[in-house]
Amino acid sequence: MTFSVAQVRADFPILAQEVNGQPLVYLDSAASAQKPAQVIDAEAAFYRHDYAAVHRGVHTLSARATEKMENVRRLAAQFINARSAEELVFVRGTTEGINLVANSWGTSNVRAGDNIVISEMEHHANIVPWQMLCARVGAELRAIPLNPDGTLRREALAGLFDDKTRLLAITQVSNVLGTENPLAELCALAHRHGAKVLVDGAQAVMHRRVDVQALECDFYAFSGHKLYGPGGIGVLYAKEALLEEMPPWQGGGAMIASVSLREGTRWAKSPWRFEAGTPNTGGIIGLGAAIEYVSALGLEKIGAYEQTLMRYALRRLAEVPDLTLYGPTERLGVIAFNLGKHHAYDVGSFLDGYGIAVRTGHHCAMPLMAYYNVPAMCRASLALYNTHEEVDRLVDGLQRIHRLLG
Ligand SMILES: Cc1ncc(COP(=O)(O)O)c(CN[C@@H]2CONC2=O)c1O
Repeated sequence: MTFSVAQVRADFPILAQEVNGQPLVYLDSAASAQKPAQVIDAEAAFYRHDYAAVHRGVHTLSARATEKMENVRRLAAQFINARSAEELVFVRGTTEGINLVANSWGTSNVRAGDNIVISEMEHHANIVPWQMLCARVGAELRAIPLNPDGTLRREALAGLFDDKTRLLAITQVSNVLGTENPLAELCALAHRHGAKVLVDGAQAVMHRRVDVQALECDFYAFSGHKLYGPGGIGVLYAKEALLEEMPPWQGGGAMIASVSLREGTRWAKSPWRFEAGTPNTGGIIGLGAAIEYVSALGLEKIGAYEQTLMRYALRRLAEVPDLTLYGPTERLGVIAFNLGKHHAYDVGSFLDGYGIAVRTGHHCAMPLMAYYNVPAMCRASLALYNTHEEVDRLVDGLQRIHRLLG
């Protein structure tokens, strides 16, 4: 079946509306993607027919809800080609997944004098947890520098890794530049130094098929709300051997095997040891529906369509006078730009007046803004429901602003 953007758009009820008197052009999916009816209906049906507290229930609804939740765990494991569903932990999103690794694996394995390597393009979710860990244990945080086109400076890599490097924490795709990092090379380099690898997959899973076994990464995190799924649900993948050794990071119900005030507490086995409290079961069901939705369309077809749109968008945007584009030619999902000396907030506000939604600001990537010496950027993101006509609306809007403001 060929990819039909018209059929896809019909699946997303929210897109059929006007904003400020113009048809909505939603170019902010990298912040959070819109939801197809298939996801909305799946979560609603769960609450209508199957909802109950999961695990340890003897009544039918609880057993049914538990089975549905664990089916999604299996589905998500297949989606990223994990060896086992027990290598997947449900978290709130990428941020919580990375914090789980920093607080559990990090606290147990990173010591004073060790170092952790990230890159200058990371989202704050893949910077701040490591800063907190390094401050706590007395380790050093190192960052891979960038080239002006937004790619990693490979010649700097050798000087950053040594026998005290415990972890490489790297984004698969930059949420600002769209740069796709050379993960196979980076994983091999980190593993040669005995370091583990955490991949921030927040901006990758919706654009291309992810295979964590082929990547050979040790941890991989992504968020459901960027994959056309609900908010408040995401996935942390971790190699089973690592998960089994990791201590819990939150205490409470569900993560224990037994609790005693005299004999102490025995933990549940992984991954449940890392899922304290009542899970977001509605969100998990919605995540399952989102994975089924993109899988039915085919990530290869989605990626191919988005790449044609990206090439068209970069070509059209080059026609806008005084537009500065950031990032490499080959990129995924996002286009960051500034128009002359105008602040991104002003440009984004004008575009909103034309019915066009883009993200403006530092994009939780302040080190990247500092590298480019700008306070902020505008960012348009392209998803499977965006069209060439919407790119034209963005270009026309920017040209209109340029005529107005100079
Ligand atoms: C690369 C990357 N890592 C981590 C996160 C954090 O994800 P959660 O908020 O789901 O935990 C984001 C969010 N992307 C931000 C959110 O808004 N705009 C962005 O680009 C991201 O793009």
